Amino acid sequence: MEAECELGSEQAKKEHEKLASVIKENAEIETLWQQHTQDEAKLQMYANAMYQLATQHWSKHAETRIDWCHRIAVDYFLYDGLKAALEKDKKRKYYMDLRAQAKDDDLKLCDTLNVDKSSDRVQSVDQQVTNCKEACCNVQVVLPVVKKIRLLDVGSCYNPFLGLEHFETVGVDLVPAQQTVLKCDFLQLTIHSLPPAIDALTYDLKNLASPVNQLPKASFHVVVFSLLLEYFPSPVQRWTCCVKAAELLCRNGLLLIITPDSNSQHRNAPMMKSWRLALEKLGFQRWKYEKMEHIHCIAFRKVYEDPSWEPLSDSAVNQFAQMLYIPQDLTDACYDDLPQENNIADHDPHEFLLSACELPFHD
Ligand SMILES: C[S@@+](CC[C@H](N)C(=O)[O-])C[C@H]1O[C@@H](n2cnc3c(N)ncnc32)[C@H](O)[C@@H]1O
Repeated sequence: MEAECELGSEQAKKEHEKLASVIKENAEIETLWQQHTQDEAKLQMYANAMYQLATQHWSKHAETRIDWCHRIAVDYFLYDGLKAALEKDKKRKYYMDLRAQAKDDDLKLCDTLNVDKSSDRVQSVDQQVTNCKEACCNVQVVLPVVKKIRLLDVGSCYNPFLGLEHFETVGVDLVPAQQTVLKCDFLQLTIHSLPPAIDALTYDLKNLASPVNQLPKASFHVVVFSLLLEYFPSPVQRWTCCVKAAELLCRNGLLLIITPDSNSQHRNAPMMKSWRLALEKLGFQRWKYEKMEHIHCIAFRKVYEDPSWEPLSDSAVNQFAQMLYIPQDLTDACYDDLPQENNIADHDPHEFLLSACELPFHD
């Protein structure tokens, strides 16, 4: 099994090297991605290597990324998490209403004193009030009582959430490593609205079959991106995934993101902050964050009903998408450029695929 794993890792590494060198020659990422997704044999090899690593190596941790997602979703939906979040929203709204009231009084005072209302101070209070009112506009909403937490695992590979207590899961992947995972290119997925009479959260997921090309809006409580976003060579692809997650989640639903990082917590803090700001643009609020060994685990709450509340221009999309950067976007280093001691692939497939899954198109 170990040898099979190392062989898979070795093949994956060669493929990444090849792609990295083409990227160095300025090839179009979109074209490369298309070629990549059409190479079934290579993808199947990758899926199998991932499956072996995830089940043989990564499962040795006391709490795995899958356990973390399970714990967070159960705490949030079945214990006090969501209630606490809503109460916090309510307090914030109360506070902001007080501020708004104070601001009205301020303006009245400005009128009396004949102060210029366009002054920076007045404008900044105004802006803050608007921002916070927007953030709090959905505080009254509570999820309908559910029997099971409906979870969509994107880039599922081997359906690790299947059979976990309290969940009704759908695992989708470009190339499933297990039969229970449905084939789906999430980037191409269409999201449709159901007739108003049908509740998306009771829509029958059991009828789904491969390939999954469309799913109803607001039909999941949880969407999981575990080691998925860094698979994509372009930040726009990462942004597209997050937009789709926002559409698929019901209000107050959770987007759980696991992203690899073998550095200490603070080293990539600016990147994590940048991701948080990008997701806020899509109507998410960060709910939980934990740095575990080799990974960041982040839970975002969907606080807006509809992410399309403010249509964005292409240039704005591009600008926000850049906020979902990964370290490999910022470097043009290739395997050959790395110091020998950094080339850990030969020694530890666990370490290697942690970097390999970050780097399908980079160094
Ligand atoms: C690094 S693996 C992570 C597997 C699993 N989620 C885990 O945590 O072990 C990334 C997975 O994302 C899948 N993937 C990549 N692009 C995808 C897409 N556009 N749609 C669906 N799955 C995709 C890959 O096939 C691969 O199985």
